[in-house]
Amino acid sequence: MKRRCKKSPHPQLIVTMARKSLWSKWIELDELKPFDRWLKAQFKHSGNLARQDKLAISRELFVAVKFVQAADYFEASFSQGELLDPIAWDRNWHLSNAQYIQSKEFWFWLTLLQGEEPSVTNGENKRLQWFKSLLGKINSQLELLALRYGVRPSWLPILTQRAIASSWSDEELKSFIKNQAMSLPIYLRPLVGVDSEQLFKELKSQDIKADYNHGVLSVNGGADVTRTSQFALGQFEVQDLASQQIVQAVDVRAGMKVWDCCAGAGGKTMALADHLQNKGSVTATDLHSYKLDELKKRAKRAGYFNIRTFTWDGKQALNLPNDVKRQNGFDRVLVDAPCTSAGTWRRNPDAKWRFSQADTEEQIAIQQTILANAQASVRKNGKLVYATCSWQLAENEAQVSWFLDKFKNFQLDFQKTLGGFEQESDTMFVAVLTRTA
Ligand SMILES: C[S@@+](CC[C@H](N)C(=O)[O-])C[C@H]1O[C@@H](n2cnc3c(N)ncnc32)[C@H](O)[C@@H]1O
Repeated sequence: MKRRCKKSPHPQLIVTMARKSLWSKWIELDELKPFDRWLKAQFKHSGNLARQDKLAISRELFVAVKFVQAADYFEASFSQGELLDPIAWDRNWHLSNAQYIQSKEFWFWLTLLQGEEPSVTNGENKRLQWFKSLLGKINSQLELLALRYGVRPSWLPILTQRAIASSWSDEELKSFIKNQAMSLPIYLRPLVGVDSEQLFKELKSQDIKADYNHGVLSVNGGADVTRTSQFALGQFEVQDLASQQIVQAVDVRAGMKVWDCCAGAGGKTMALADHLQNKGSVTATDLHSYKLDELKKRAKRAGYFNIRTFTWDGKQALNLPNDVKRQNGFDRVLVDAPCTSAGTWRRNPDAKWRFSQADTEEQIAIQQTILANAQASVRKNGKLVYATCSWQLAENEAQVSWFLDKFKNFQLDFQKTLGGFEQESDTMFVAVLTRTA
């Protein structure tokens, strides 16, 4: 009698099954959670997956998050034999609709939409040829182009506002839209005194795909730079380029007293402290004490002993520390405001499916409250720096106009968006205002 042995599934099958099951679970969630954190929590319970498998799954799932609406749209249009009206279709679309698309077709569209030529069976070949025949139309119609690159057509009016305010041409707006589907490099911020070029060479010698261009150090290809000895030695921090540029706009010098009033876990606080070189001080506040706890750990590790932290909810002026009171306020106040984070969709594509008009309005109100209460702590001739990681006019230039109208003792030095279509980074905004009286 033949003995039947029970075979365990092929490792690739385990990965495919895990990917499918995670994807179904995510799109069926009642309330969308930040995808990276959610995925990390899910992986904790999947003991049979190796680290490499988890990396491969998360890469594929991030592509799915980016292009889910486009895949759903093109499959629906293909099934009906014509491109559906993108505006009308988008109006009725919800992320959970994507659970009804057949898995095989879904992953076919994802391969195609991320710019790769899928190997095709007969049925898929029809889809491929149909899609190719429409490329000209997709590239020339803004609504279709937006959908194809993971930007909802309903956001085009606010994107057009941005394009007008920043004097982008039609081609530049298209380029911004296309970029939304592209991954970004990881940027490194070498600490003051570290030779960036030397650091670059050392990273390169470890087979890390590092790049050094006009003094900017970046890494591609998914290497975990926080595992290098250079990171352990405190030679650099990981920080997006636009964030680094915001810190430069704060223009701190050794000896200044600086308030980072929405400090979070301290990305910018650490950079500000680095510029101060332990001369002067940074007061770092945030609504959430757990974020400040992380900041304290980072400050200790980096050896900055001139950072003090406490919670502040933005609802009243700050009770100034005595040394700051003696000089009638801070030299610099950075309001790195809570916002819709629209400018970070390239790194966190799931955030776009949570984006809403109601959220924008809520953030605008919070930003105004924080600005109104933070301005009181700027000393005469000191600077208030307002920053967001959003490209929306309503959260940026419109807020600056509102502020200047209300607080006549401030003048605008400059305001600009960072990133956009011109730079491979998140898109952020910064405005620098001087207190004149
Ligand atoms: C854009 S994030 C700050 C990021 C941080 N500066 C960095 O560079 O890593 C905005 C921060 O504002 C905080 N926040 C939200 N509402 C607030 C409020 N009403 N008062 C003060 N902080 C608030 C959030 O907890 C969040 O950490």
